[in-house]
Amino acid sequence: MIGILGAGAWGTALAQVIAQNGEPVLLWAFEPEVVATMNETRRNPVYLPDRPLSDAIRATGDLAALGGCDLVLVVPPAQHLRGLLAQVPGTAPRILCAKGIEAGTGMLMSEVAAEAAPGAAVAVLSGPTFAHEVADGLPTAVTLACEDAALGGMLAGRIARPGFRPYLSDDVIGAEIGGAVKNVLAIACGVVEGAGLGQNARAALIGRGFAEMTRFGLARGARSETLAGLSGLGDLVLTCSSVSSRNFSLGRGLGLGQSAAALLSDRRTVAEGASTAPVLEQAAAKVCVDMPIVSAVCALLAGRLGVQEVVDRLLARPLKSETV
Ligand SMILES: NC(=O)c1ccc[n+]([C@@H]2O[C@H](COP(=O)([O-])OP(=O)(O)OC[C@H]3O[C@@H](n4cnc5c(N)ncnc54)[C@H](O)[C@@H]3O)[C@@H](O)[C@H]2O)c1
Ligand SMILES: O=P(O)(O)OC[C@H](O)CO
Repeated sequence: MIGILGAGAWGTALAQVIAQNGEPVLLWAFEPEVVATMNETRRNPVYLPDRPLSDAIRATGDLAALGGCDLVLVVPPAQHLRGLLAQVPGTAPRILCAKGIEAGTGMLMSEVAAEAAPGAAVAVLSGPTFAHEVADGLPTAVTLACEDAALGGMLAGRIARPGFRPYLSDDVIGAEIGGAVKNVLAIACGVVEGAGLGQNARAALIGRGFAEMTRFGLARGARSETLAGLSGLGDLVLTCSSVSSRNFSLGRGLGLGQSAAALLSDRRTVAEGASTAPVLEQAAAKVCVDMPIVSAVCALLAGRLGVQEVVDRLLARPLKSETV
């Protein structure tokens, strides 16, 4: 049986994909009412509304029950991953699906997992994946990164479905950095949209944002082809182009002049870029990598600068070579 830790939009959509062929799925939810509603109504109205769930999915509020699964997909918000993972017994492989960097430690999710679940092999699943589209069975391709190629191949076979296609990689760090950094850049693209700065500006942000992602990724040991693949550029393009992205929507609100505090206070869903941005800025400084767009997002989120000031500062930077 496959276990899924986290019944937000993404965990629920993954449960739905995996259960397609009748494979039993045990889906852990944080909120007792979500567990009860999913088991009673076969729906998750809080996080993935309007979609009937497969009968092969059973919800639980008992983290220890995931210890009986031979594979666990780990899909909580990044800041909760350490505490939750530490409560899952056993050493079955874990596929990490959260996209972010841990605040306080600056660790990537695989580094957190190594501490929280020692002895369990890990893989990372990342890529352009709006949960509602995956739940609807629309064609989707992802990166599945695992240092052990044989294990990666076995895991890909367990989760692949006709409309859900994992591509294998052994670059775990590269897959994680793409997914974490694109969330911050999506906030920046949302600001461009909200402030009405135009399509040229958004394309420029995607291009220069990708340069930042590449600089940081290479400094941390990622491979450039991973960053240019599904989990990096692919996800960056998706998330920077649509209000379906929570990060893009957050940025759009900032661009419209709303405060980060107000935008973040009344939401149940997670916009990972907001917590990743400051820790990413620190991590970049540590490896002497310049990430001006990430810093601009940090200044906006913290309320240190307004949108016009941020734009003026970015445009006033010295002219330089385009090469990374
Ligand atoms: N939604 C997507 O399309 C999508 C796609 C790919 C990756 N992801 C990633 O998956 C991860 C989970 O995102 P999501 O979209 O499924 O979440 P979501 O925004 O739909 O739901 C919020 C989640 O946070 C959980 N939560 C809230 N407070 C908590 C607490 N105190 N302790 C533990 N859990 C708590 C809720 O139970 C719920 O599972 C994120 O890292 C996200 O970047 C999301
Ligand atoms: O809604 P977002 O911004 O968290 O993006 C969701 C996924 O990460 C897109 O791949």
